[in-house]
Amino acid sequence: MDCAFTTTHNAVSATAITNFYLSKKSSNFRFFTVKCSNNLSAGLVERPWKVADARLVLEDGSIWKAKSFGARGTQVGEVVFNTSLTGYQEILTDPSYAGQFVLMTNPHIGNTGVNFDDEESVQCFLAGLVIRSLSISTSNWRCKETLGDYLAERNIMGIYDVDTRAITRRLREDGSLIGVLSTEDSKSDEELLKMSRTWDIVGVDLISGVSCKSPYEWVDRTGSDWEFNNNGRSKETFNVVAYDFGIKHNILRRLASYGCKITVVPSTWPASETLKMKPDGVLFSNGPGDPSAVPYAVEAVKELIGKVPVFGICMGHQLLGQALGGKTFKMKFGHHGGNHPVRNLRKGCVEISAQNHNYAVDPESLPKGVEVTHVNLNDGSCAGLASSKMKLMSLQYHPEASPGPHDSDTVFGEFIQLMKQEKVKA
Ligand SMILES: NC(=O)CC[C@H](N)C(=O)O
Repeated sequence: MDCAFTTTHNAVSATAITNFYLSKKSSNFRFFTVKCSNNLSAGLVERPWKVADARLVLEDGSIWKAKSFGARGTQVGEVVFNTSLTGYQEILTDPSYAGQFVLMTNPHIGNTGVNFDDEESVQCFLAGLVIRSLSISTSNWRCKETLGDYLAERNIMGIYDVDTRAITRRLREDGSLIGVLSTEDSKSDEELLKMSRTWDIVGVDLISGVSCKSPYEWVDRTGSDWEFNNNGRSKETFNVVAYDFGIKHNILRRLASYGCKITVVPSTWPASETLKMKPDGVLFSNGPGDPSAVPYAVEAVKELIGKVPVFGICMGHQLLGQALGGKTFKMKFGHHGGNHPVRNLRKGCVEISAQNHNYAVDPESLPKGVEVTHVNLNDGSCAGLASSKMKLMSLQYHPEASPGPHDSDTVFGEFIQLMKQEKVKA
């Protein structure tokens, strides 16, 4: 079995490897693999840390040399770090990452390749991917393609061999930073730095670039392996209108599995049209960017509150907060990952959750009668809202997971129950 040095430190002694490198300085020697039999026979494959061919220039003036994979060119975006251990493909296809570079803190990425089943939308909307180590082989029975080929086909830039831990520490200390990723030697560092300092993500409507253009029906359900609880299920069918602010497919799949008949509508769909469709409930989806940049969406939410049961997820939760008269604010570096502890204040339990957001609702700004139902235990920020009088509920995080833990799946059952109560009253 051939093993790459990066993943088989234990196969040969570190000293032997170091000595081996010190003795090999010839220019045509580019990489080496070792036979696990302790025999240091060298193959001629690419050295993972060979000369950098990409730069990530951050707005704080730091320059990070790296190796390029996927698409080439120059791209600007906001750098955020994601602490998920698995699920890079679902992260790449989460439309909420539009305008952002996702830096994975898990150092080894690409080892399961990509497949046709794990897509969360029809496109990759993110600005690019930043990783420590790109797996040199893929090993998964569902794998159809390598991560590098997948990104190149979708024109998404990626870099590896960059110190993701150092960048993450910087982001935690200084907050999210704008960066420019470039493989173009013709562009000077100063040019890239200027680009990063003149671009902004705050106040930009990113939803209009990711939402569907016309309504469509959704029928797909999740597979049987998702059927681990029946909490809140009902034999009835509920008609749900889902606002697509950049909706993740697993929200739709989970709603369908819970018995919803779903019509997905564009972000600009008028509330009056939604009411004409006589839905049992309305879902406001996740979506990219600044909730204050989409007043048209806040207006639609405002017009629907109180008239029909509503459920907001992530961006949908933030828009609900604003529609109620509350304020949203930009967090220092946000929450991105599959390991965020949340206290469910109603049940008194802790749920480990999947999160992806840079903005949050200020609970102090909300009117009386709106209950904070969930709190993020890492920083005490508001993670969920409800008002039975106004028939609304929302979560700042991702109960549909994909990727992430399934602890909060039962919230879909709570939405079913909210719709059911209204049906009984009618
Ligand atoms: N996942 C989302 O819906 C993200 C919400 C919003 N764009 C934020 O960054 O806070």
